[in-house]
Amino acid sequence: MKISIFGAGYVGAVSAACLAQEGHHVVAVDPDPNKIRPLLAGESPIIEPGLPDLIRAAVTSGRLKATSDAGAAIAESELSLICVGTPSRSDGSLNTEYLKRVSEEIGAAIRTKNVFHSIVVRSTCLPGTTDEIVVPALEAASGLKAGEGFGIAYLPEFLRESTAIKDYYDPGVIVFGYRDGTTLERLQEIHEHLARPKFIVDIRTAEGIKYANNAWHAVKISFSNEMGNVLSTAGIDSHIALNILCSDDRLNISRAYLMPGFAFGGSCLPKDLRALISLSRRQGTPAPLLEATLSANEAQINRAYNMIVERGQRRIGIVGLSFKPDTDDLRESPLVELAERLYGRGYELNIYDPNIRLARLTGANASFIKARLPHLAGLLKEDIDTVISESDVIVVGNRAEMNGSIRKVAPTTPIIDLVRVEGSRRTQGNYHGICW
Ligand SMILES: NC(=O)C1=CN([C@@H]2O[C@H](COP(=O)(O)OP(=O)(O)OC[C@H]3O[C@@H](n4cnc5c(N)ncnc54)[C@H](O)[C@@H]3O)[C@@H](O)[C@H]2O)C=CC1
Ligand SMILES: O=C(O)[C@H]1O[C@H](OP(=O)(O)OP(=O)(O)OC[C@H]2O[C@@H](n3ccc(=O)[nH]c3=O)[C@H](O)[C@@H]2O)[C@H](O)[C@@H](O)[C@@H]1O
Repeated sequence: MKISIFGAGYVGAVSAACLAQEGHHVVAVDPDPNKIRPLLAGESPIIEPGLPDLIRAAVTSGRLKATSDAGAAIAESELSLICVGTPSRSDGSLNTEYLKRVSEEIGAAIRTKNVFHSIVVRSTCLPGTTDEIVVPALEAASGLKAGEGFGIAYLPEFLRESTAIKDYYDPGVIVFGYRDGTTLERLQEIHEHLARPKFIVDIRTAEGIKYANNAWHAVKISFSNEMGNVLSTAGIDSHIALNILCSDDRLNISRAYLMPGFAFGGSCLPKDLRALISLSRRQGTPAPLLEATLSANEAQINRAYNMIVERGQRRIGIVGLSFKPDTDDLRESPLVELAERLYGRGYELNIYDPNIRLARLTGANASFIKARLPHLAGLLKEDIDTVISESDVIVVGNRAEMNGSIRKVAPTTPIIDLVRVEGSRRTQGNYHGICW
């Protein structure tokens, strides 16, 4: 199939590469030259395991192209996926301006097209957004009617950064939010080979499922962190306790998102919770559990901060800065928040993250750091050994990186472990786990 993908960020770039790998002809569209330039050169615009190889192969085969020209991309495709950002507004509500703009651009481009074009929203958006924002913008710009002159669908994306390619092939569930038969058939064809449960629902339901999914992850994390804090202070290893909880087959719960640790972050869980809370307030359907999930998350950052401050030492080494290992995504990283608080209080920081090394950063991320975190840029070290040797306390936020290096930390240097590193000296006096 000929597919255009609007938005070549974390979701768009992965979808583009995987669809091209599957044999589809894909064109990625993005106004940001930091996304298009690497794609044109056969390189990945983001750090994501396995993605560089897929993109190189797809571009070399001629099945993946990139452009900032929406009209040209629509002309050479029959189905478009919308993968633009849907960030929070300052009041926590959903910002749909990118969705509206891209819908206007696609609408203008399909106006003169003779072939039935399908438009599929993948961006996370609140129930009703496709009907109330996307469809009216497409109809106004195209002069066509949804379901008759063009196709429309909502296809929630469930990938997790750092395992995005694996998740593309094993998404847990596949949900088609459907309105017209042609678009549904096209989506079924694209997903035919994926052996996961497939559900056909209306668009509004599909939009809602995505929020339920992310809210569930967040609730599980805040629950397990809170249990961890309470149990560990009572002298209990909370990982052992929660592992046994998960072994109770009458409860039938998975261990995913249930091991106590640090706060959740990233570009989705916090902003999707905020959007859901803003919907609940607007509708007059209170959601105190969701609100508490966010406060509990904030409390976990406070807990880490207080543990560091109570040490009394001033040179703090932080291992890990992105919101989870194996990604360069710094959006809403709780480690960034922690580092900023310490920096604001005059602590001397040394930070290492294998994916956030200024010398190797891609254009998009270098710009993000310069624009949003210029004060942290100068604190980033190129190797972990410098952080270990130049700090009085080590704060571990990235398990993968610390696993190999934990033994290099002098036995007298305190370790504040936010993620429970394997092989750590949990029994030693200088080791402080956040909640186990
Ligand atoms: N990052 C993730 O792991 C996941 C994200 N999502 C959702 O997918 C959506 C996209 O997320 P990300 O990929 O993380 O965002 P992102 O910020 O990495 O990428 C969005 C891209 O859209 C581009 N864009 C903006 N306006 C455009 C236009 N008019 N035409 C073409 N491109 C345009 C931007 O330049 C940017 O490169 C969001 O709604 C998010 O909630 C869903 C599942 C997973
Ligand atoms: O809508 C989205 O954008 C995506 O949001 C999350 O994916 P992502 O944010 O990429 O990564 P996760 O692995 O879910 O991690 C989110 C946060 O939870 C934390 N986490 C994750 C897992 C866990 O067991 N414990 C835990 O604290 C991570 O450290 C991170 O801060 C969801 O897991 C995806 O299903 C969803 O598609």
